Amino acid sequence: MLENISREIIRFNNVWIGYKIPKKHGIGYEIFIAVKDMSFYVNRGEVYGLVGESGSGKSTILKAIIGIIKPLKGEIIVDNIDISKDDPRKREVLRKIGYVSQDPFQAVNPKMKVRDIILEPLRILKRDNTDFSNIIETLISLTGLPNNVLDMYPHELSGGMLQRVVIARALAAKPMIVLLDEPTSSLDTVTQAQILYLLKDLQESMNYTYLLVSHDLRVVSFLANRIGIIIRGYLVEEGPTDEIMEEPLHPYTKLLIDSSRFKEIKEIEYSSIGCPIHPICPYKKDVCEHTMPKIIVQGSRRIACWNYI
Ligand SMILES: Nc1ncnc2c1ncn2[C@@H]1O[C@H](COP(=O)(O)OP(=O)(O)OP(=O)(O)O)[C@@H](O)[C@H]1O
Repeated sequence: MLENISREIIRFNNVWIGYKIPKKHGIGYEIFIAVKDMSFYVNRGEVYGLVGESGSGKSTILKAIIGIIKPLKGEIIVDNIDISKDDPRKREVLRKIGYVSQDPFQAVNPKMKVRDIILEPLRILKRDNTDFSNIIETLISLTGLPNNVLDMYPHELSGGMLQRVVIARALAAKPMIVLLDEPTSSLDTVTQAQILYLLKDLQESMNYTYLLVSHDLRVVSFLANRIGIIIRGYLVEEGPTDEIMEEPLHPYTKLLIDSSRFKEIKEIEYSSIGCPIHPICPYKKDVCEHTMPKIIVQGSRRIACWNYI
């Protein structure tokens, strides 16, 4: 247990996250649950990937980690602090998180030069005007950009170049973890591959910890050593990437793998496939009245019974 505490950078324990939305017909609000009973952890030095279709709750999970949304229930432990609670140490912890979002043009101030964009987190961290020139030049060369980019504005760069700048900024404050929110989805295929290799090289050479979310299983399986699959806010399968890719257990994971390989896709007919965890799963299709999936642990794999779907 003690070993887990020191190795883990992030842990979600049965987290529920909801949004207040206006009622469809009538006055008042209701809560739309976007993330349901979510549990996972990210160890130091690993890449954990969450895959799910649009609207499955991936960005909501990241927003909760950086403290934009508070969960309704559950614990979000970041660097041993429960950031879902009011804790004076929370701000310090959140400063140690790097963030790379989907669209680099939305992520930066268009009026700032690249040098100042990368400088921003360093200034906040150190709270003084130390000369950071060397650090900035090292970061820019790490991300494979020439030095003259530092004096340019975002509109003078391509999407791929600007995403490299955003990555440099995310790494500037020596983060304990970098959150990658669909980091390549706004880029063309060639640039996408270049950025993925850059992220992989940086992770392997500097031992960075990433939490990556994407709808694209190919992107996640390329970078992550462990994968979690989400459907409508539920984590339905989790395990080491190679095991999941070789032997997916949940039908939705099979569907994702087939579609990523451009195989013919057939709608999942859950009632016609026997749940492999039936022998130990109490929620059998015909008799199940539960709305929550039963999670079964099999070695390093976790899989949800799909009778609830
Ligand atoms: N501010 C909000 N208010 C109400 N509902 C929201 C809000 N933000 C997200 N949602 C809803 O929560 C669910 C999860 O959204 P989220 O953005 O986390 O999904 P996602 O998996 O990141 O999707 P995408 O890949 O399209 O970004 C969706 O149904 C979405 O409509």
